[in-house]
Amino acid sequence: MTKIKDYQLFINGAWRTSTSGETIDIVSPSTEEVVARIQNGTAEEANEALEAADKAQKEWKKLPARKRAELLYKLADEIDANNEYLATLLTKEQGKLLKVARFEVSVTASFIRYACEGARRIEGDIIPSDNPNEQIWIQKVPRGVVVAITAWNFPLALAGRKLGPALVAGNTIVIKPTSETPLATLELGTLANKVGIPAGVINILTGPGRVMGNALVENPITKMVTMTGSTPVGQQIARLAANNLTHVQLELGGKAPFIVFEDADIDAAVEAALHSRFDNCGQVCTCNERMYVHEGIYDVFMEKFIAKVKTLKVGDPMLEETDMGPKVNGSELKHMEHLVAVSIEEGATVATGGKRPEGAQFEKGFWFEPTVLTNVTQDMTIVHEESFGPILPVLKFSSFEEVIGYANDCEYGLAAMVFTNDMNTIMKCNDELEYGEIYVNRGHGEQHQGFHNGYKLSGSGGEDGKYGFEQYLEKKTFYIKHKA
Ligand SMILES: NC(=O)C1=CN([C@@H]2O[C@H](COP(=O)(O)OP(=O)(O)OC[C@H]3O[C@@H](n4cnc5c(N)ncnc54)[C@H](OP(=O)(O)O)[C@@H]3O)[C@@H](O)[C@H]2O)C=CC1
Ligand SMILES: O=C(O)[C@@H](O)[C@@H]1OC[C@H](O)[C@H]1O
Repeated sequence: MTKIKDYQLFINGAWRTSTSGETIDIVSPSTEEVVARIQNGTAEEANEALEAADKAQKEWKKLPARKRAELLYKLADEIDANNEYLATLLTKEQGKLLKVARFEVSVTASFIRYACEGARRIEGDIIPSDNPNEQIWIQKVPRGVVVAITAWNFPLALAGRKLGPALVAGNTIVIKPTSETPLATLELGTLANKVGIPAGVINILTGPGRVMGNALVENPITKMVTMTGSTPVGQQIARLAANNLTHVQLELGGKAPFIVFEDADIDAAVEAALHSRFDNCGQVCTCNERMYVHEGIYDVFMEKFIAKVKTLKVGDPMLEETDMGPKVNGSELKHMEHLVAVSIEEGATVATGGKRPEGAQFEKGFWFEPTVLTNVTQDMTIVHEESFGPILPVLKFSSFEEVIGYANDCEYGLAAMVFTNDMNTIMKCNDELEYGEIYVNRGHGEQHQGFHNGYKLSGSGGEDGKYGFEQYLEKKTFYIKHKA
């Protein structure tokens, strides 16, 4: 029996237990065994961390951005040096394939390095005034203390995606990871101390979002909240942050359409559709949540696609040969079962999957088969409600106008995927799809230099790239009049 590690709160460069005296068990999605315990932090500890971050930020912002970046490059190097350890922890706590966890760890370091590259590009403006002997300077300055609240699907990458730009810009940060998968994120505290990031610049607190998260969001010390998670929680955060008019950046839910036009490269579309739905057990915000296939190629496409889905090997995420691990927890598994039941009631057919896999190795853990639903109509629940799991409803379409109408008939607007070789169709999709991120002739997967931006209920503000970096800066306008 492996020893269960007790994690603590990371405040002002030191580890400590919570005054609540309570802990939260972290359970393996593969075995349902307790793999670690975290502190159930209190609102008072939220305030303590914010005060430490506020104090540290006064000195941190005085460092040249290049010096801040030098420390963060070292942090990125330490993350890479600990890839196997951190990846194994991610697999233990989230159930993602070890090979995907290794990718997540390297992406975390890469997010931070990308932010460091911006250290010498924090540029302002000098503008001539209408008044004689006067200049106008618009400077980019750090906001102060940033609160980062992260989701459970790529917890370490989401933390790196936020702490990188926040700190390079001269802010300090308090990270509140999800209570589902906080372990790899907590390890950042140890690495931060190791590379000499000053105490208070990075703080990591654990505890239920409705207590710890609320306390961090509503505190006037907090000058920005960057949150990745569900739309309802994002809306709650925005409402609470409004009390102090705190700047909020939200990356929320999605229901990405995957559209296969009649002239598409079918084999390429099949491969992309498979990975864009089932990678990470369908737990990616830009996943192929609903697929529209032109009626002219539907039979050929679906024969190839279903055959591929049936080859997916569900099992132990630590094993190289596994294609899909478990859902992250029991309530997510119940949500999968519920969505399939509702879909069947509404008239859909289960073409493959639809239930927990059979076999002794699946008796414990939150397992669900890769599932494809056919005979689906646009009005069905599964076409509108995010599954965030391995369930793919497939619909036929006959015209461009019809499928664009279906795709935009959605309260979300994060990502969309389109397969066609016709430039006219591509340009019309670009014009008419109401999504912040459109992938053409490839599956999902953002790049740091892009802009991960959700329309409608998928978010507000956007992150990544130069526009995401800008979110972590405030502007200060300076009018300077001098003697003639
Ligand atoms: N757009 C994007 O880039 C991404 C979007 N997502 C979305 O995230 C969702 C799945 O992630 P999940 O973690 O379940 O999302 P949740 O919204 O349930 O939780 C996200 C974070 O918010 C915290 N939280 C919960 N309630 C509050 C509150 N009242 N105040 C402050 N913080 C709070 C949670 O803490 P705790 O866990 O302790 O409750 C967690 O850290 C899906 O909808 C998915 O689409 C996921 C990844 C990326
Ligand atoms: O958050 C998500 O689901 C995606 O943005 C995911 O997170 C980090 C990876 O780089 C993205 O694929």
